[in-house]
Amino acid sequence: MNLVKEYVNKRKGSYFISVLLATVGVVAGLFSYIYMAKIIVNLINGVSDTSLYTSLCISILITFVIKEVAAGISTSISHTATFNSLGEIRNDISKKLFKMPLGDVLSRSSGELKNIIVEQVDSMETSLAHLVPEFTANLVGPVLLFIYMFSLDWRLTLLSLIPFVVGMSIMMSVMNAHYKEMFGKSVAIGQHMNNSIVEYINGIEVIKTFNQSESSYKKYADAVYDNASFYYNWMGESMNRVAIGRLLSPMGIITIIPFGILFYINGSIDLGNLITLIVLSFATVSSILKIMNYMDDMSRISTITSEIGKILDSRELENIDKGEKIESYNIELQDVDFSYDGKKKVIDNLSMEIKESNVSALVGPSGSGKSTIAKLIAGFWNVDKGSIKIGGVETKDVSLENLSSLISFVSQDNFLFDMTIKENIRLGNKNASDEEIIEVCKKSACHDFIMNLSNGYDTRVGEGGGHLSGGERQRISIARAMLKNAPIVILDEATSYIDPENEALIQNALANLVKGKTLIIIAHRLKTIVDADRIFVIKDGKLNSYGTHEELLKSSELYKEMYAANLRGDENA
Ligand SMILES: Nc1ncnc2c1ncn2[C@@H]1O[C@H](COP(=O)(O)OP(=O)(O)OP(=O)(O)O)[C@@H](O)[C@H]1O
Repeated sequence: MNLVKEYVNKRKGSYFISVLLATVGVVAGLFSYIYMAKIIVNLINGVSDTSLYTSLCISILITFVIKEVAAGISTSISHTATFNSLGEIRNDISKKLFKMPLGDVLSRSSGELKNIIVEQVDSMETSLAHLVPEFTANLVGPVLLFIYMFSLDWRLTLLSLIPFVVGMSIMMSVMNAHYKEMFGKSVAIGQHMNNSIVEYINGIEVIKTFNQSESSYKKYADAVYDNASFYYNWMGESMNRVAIGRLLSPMGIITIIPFGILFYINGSIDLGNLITLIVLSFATVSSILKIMNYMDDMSRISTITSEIGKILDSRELENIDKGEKIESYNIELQDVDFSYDGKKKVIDNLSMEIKESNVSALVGPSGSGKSTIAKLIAGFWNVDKGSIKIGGVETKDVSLENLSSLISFVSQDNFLFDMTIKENIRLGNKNASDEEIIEVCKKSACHDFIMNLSNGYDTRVGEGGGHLSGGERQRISIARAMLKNAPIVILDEATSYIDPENEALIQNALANLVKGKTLIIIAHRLKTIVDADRIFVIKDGKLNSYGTHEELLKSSELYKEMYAANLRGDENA
């Protein structure tokens, strides 16, 4: 709940007005009961003053109008404030994801994150918008009423509180028992169900290809069944007590009437006060019921916020707000260790120097750690040991923004957003003109295929760029990187999907992209990197050897084998 308080506090003013208006509404509502009691008492006493009844009726009408208007305005203010608070929570989660090490984000499934950011946050809206003003108002209202009732007859007032105390204790026994634990489980089961459907939809192609629809559907259906049966058992276990608690709590009336009659008979209370107390104890019923609903909401919100809190409090990359500036682009890795899971070293005591304005290539068997090295240089993760320096400055001392402005990272699966082609390319440089976009598209051999699309540059690419072929997506990514015009370019298998027809065009485009820049290429097809100034051969996360192509053919068995295998592959192709 601390997290909620933090966000609610930022909109103290709005919530204060909302609480104030809600309290005015509740108190006005209670006044209508006091006027009603007055009418009944006067009628019983045989008063026939019509102007008195008229003014009491008008008072009831006025209190009714005040109640509705104040409640309406209060709710709309708190909804607006809550929408803004939840918007801010979502924004903060998104910003946090950007600051977290990439691995920590990826270790959570997309279904889990979507569930927290969209569904869980959304499910708090109505409860939170009503909770803040109405819980307070419905607490303050009855308290004021009980004080008034106490002044009329303290004995009956205390007696009327007995069912409330008993009912609440029964309810609390359900809440306290293991509500938090059970709600936590319900979130986990809900997330598992979400993940199953996301996986089922994302994997539908593979499922169909391998004719696995029955077993994959079963996995999803089981998750749905588990979710339903969990709620069924949970509700079955607690509903009886909740129902008894809800029934008893507002039943002050069952103690006030018999004891009231007793007190009236022995002459210790007059009829007017007795009737007023009976009517007023009715008035507390709806407030008490509302408070009970909010108690349920409070436990739910507290569990959701603890989930959100875990994300917001998780570790961040070290270089978030660092202010060092990079002026030159020599890249040095010194004794670097890195592991994704904290156990298996993927990079092991690696030292290497990538010279400024040179073309450097990383080669090595699959899984040897080439992409990991590139991602460490780009600052996606912090190293576990050792250092990475660019231009003599440790990358962890440079802000992420600054670092990412210096590096263009083009990989084989660069993500495209479900926006137009133009918007996707403009991510490289938000100030680029349409002409500049067309220019880079011509250079990266995109222009012709884009012009053949139904809406040209304004064609939407679909989720993840799904409406385009792998090669088309890759060329768009290259265009986007060209537009960024960063001094360091990392190409991680960047041309792997490109067909031979376009390869020459793309190679030219890449030559344009990287002219005079510090270039790091990761390639499986070694013939594309034979001209590199320096080739680093990586094996098991260690530097096996380095040199030019000619030097390595002489000095590195591994490189020689890989090159020979590549040549054989090309001949067989
Ligand atoms: N996000 C990740 N989480 C956990 N392990 C990972 C992750 N990414 C890569 N790995 C593991 O780290 C090791 C190095 O992977 P990396 O992708 O750097 O190798 P690579 O040399 O680029 O491979 P390839 O040539 O096949 O692309 C592999 O064992 C891989 O399984």
